[in-house]
Amino acid sequence: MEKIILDCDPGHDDAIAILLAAGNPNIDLLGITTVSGNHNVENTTRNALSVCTAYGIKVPVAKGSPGPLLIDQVLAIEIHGETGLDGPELPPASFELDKRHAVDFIIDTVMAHEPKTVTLVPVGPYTNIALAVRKEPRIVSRVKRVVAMGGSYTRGNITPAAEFNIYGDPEAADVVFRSKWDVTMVGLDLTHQALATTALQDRVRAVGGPIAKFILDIWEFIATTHGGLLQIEYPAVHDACCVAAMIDPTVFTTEKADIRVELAGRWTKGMTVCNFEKMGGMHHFGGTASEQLDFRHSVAMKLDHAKFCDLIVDALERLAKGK
Ligand SMILES: Nc1ccc([C@@H]2N[C@H](CO)[C@@H](O)[C@H]2O)cc1
Ligand SMILES: [Ca+2]
Repeated sequence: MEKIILDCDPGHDDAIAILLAAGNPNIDLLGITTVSGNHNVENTTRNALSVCTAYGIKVPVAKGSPGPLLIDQVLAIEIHGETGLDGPELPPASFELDKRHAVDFIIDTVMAHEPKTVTLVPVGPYTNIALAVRKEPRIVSRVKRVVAMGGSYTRGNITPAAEFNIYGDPEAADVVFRSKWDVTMVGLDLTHQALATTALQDRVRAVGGPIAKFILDIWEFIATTHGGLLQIEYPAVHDACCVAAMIDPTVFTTEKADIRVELAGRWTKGMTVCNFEKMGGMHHFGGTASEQLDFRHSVAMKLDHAKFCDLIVDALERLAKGK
């Protein structure tokens, strides 16, 4: 069993990450923490409770930061709609929020478990994670690892250089990547391979029932609004890739890299600058000598799409049966 805390901003693809985390028996979902990103934290928190209710699950949900550490808030309402999860019918919450702030929930949970047993899975801007590190630095050595949706080693999706989760709080991302824990960066280069193809949607439809309809309504909304905006053929199921890797580490390949977040570039702020250990001749920045390069982090590269789809259908089948 992999113990995880899912920090998210539901968000259409965040809802599929929750499906995988709740539906797969190899995942022990210790809790869901929410952050602003796809929408404000009121909406992402309400959406997290609605998604859990729609799936028939009850896990601790703790509300987090209403905005980034430093910059003005950036939301993705044009993508996710006025509720932050337009499309599916959102049931009223069937349970109350955890009383703690997300940051305290993360710290308490990590410190209450044996060292190196809890993995943090941030799939929205990393504000809560950065605040938790600053409030309780001991979590950096105690956490097993961080598997984070964000960044890219090629191009962005909110600016040509920056991916949304990083761009939404670059300073928080800088804290996360500079902390001395092991981060697996699951960026757009990987998640744009994780497409909800017609074949996958047909398999979901074949399962039937209200949860399958919830998922199909999610993809229908994204395909109709998103397609026009991003010219991608099918909805990209970004966040679930992180949970999939916790279930089956072979679901994607990785390469070691030194990862730095651009904070000062006029055109590149929020870019994740990836310096791959194996890519020859890249072991320095800007012509100067190497500056304490640290290849501790991993970058997700190639997705096994068939395995990814099987995990989604399996989780749906289990939740559809009431697990
Ligand atoms: N265009 C766009 C698509 C997805 C997202 C959200 N941010 C990440 C992808 O950039 C995912 O976590 C997803 O929830 C933001 C903007
Ligand atoms: Ca997200």
